[in-house]
Amino acid sequence: MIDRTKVWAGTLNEVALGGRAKRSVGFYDTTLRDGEQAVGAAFDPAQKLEIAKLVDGLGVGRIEAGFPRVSEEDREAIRAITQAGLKAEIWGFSRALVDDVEAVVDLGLRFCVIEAPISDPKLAALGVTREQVLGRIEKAVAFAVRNDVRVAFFGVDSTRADLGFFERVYRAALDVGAAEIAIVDTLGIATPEAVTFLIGRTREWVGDGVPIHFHGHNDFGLATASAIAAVYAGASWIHGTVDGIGERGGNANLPEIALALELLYGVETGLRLDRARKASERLREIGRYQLEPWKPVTGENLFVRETGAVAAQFHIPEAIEPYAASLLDTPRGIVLGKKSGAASITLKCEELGLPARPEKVATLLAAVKSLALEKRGLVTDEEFAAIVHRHG
Ligand SMILES: CC(=O)SCCNC(=O)CCNC(=O)[C@H](O)C(C)(C)COP(=O)(O)OP(=O)(O)OC[C@H]1O[C@@H](n2cnc3c(N)ncnc32)[C@H](O)[C@@H]1OP(=O)(O)O
Ligand SMILES: O=C(O)CCC(=O)C(=O)O
Repeated sequence: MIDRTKVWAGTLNEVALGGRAKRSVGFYDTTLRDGEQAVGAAFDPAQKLEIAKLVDGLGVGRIEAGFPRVSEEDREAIRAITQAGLKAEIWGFSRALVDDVEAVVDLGLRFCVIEAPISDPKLAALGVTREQVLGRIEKAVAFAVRNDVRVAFFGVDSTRADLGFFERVYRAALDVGAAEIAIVDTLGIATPEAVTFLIGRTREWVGDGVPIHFHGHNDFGLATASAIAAVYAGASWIHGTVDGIGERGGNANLPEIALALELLYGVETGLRLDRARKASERLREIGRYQLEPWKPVTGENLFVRETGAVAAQFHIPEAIEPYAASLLDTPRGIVLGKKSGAASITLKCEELGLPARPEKVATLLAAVKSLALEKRGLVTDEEFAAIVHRHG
C-alpha cells in the first residue's frame, strides 16, 4: 500500500482518483517470453529462473514462464520455474496448434495463453484464411481445456482486426472453453482512446465473468497510457515486462505503469515499486542492455540533481520531485558540474564533511564550473575534495 503522503501530484490528481478506474488490477509479466524477443536476448534456464524469482519478488500475479515448443532449454526453464514455489501463477504460451498445447500439457502447466493472428495482414503473412485460423483456435483451445488447462485466448494484432471478425473469433474461443481473453496491440498502434473503445465494447458483450487482459507494445511511446486506458475500460490483467524490454519499441513497462496507476490514479497493482530498481539493475546485467538515465522508475539519475537552481530547493523535496525517493527505495543526491550553483557547493561540502566557508563558495563554484567545462562532464567527489583543499 502506497503511503500517499509521499506523493506530491497536487490537486489535479483528484480528477484521476475520482475517476471510474477499477481500484485494483493484476500484472501479467512476460519478460521471459515477449521480453526475450528483444533482439539479442537469450536467457539460459538458470537466468530464466533467476528472472522469474525477481519478477515474483516484484509482486506480479502471473508470470509467463515461456513457450515450450521453442526448445528443450525453454522446457527446462519452465520446469524449474514451476518447481520453484513462487507466489505468482505460472503461465505457458502456445500458438493455436495442438502440438504446441501438447507441449504445455506435458509440462504440467495449468494456465496458458493460446495465441493466433486475427488481423488480415497477419493472416496473409501466414497464408491462412480467417476460417482456417478459427478452426485452429477452436481445436487448440478445446484440446487445452480437455486437459484441464485454463486458457486465455490471445488474438495477435487484435487492434488491427476487422471488428466483426474480432468479435467472432473471441466468441468462438469462449464457446470452446477459453476462460479469459487477451486484447493485443501487437504493433503498439492503438491510441489510449482506441483501447478504451475496444475494451469497453468487448466488456459489454463478454460480461463480468470473463477477465480481459491487455497486451501492449510501445512503438509510439503510448504503451503506459494505453495500459491505463485499458484499466479504466475494465481490463483485469495488464501484460508487460520489466523495463519494457522487448522487440522494436519494446513491451509495456510494468514498473512504469505501476508508478502511474498507484501514485496518480490510486489503483492498486500489487507491484513492489521499492524493489523495481534493483530488479531492473539485475535484469540489465543478465540481458546486457542499458537504459536512459532519465527513464521513469528505473533511470539512474531520477533523484540525482546537478542544476544549481534545483540544488537551492533540495531541502524541500516536494518542490523539485513529484514523489518521495523512498517510494523507490533510492537515495537523493547532488552532483557537481557546469550547472552547479552556490547551494550545490554547500550541500556537497556537507555531504563529504568538507569545510563550507561562506566566503569561499564563489571561488569553489568557479573552480567546479571551470573543471566541468574542461572535462565536458561531472566533477567527481575526489576532484571536488582536491579543489576544496587547493582553495583552503
Ligand atoms: C508465432 C509467434 O509469434 S510466437 C512468438 C514469437 N516467438 C518466437 O518466434 C520464439 C522462437 N521461435 C521459434 O522457435 C520458432 O519460430 C517456432 C517454434 C515459434 C515456430 O517454428 P516453425 O517450425 O518455424 O513454425 P512455422 O512458423 O513454420 O509454423 C508452422 C505452422 O504453424 C502455423 N502457425 C504459425 N503461427 C500460428 C498461430 N499463432 N496459430 C496457429 N497456427 C500458427 C503456420 O501457419 C504453419 O502452419 P503450416 O505448417 O500448416 O504451414
Ligand atoms: O507475434 C508475437 O510477437 C507474439 C505475440 C505477441 O506477443 C504480440 O502479438 O504482441
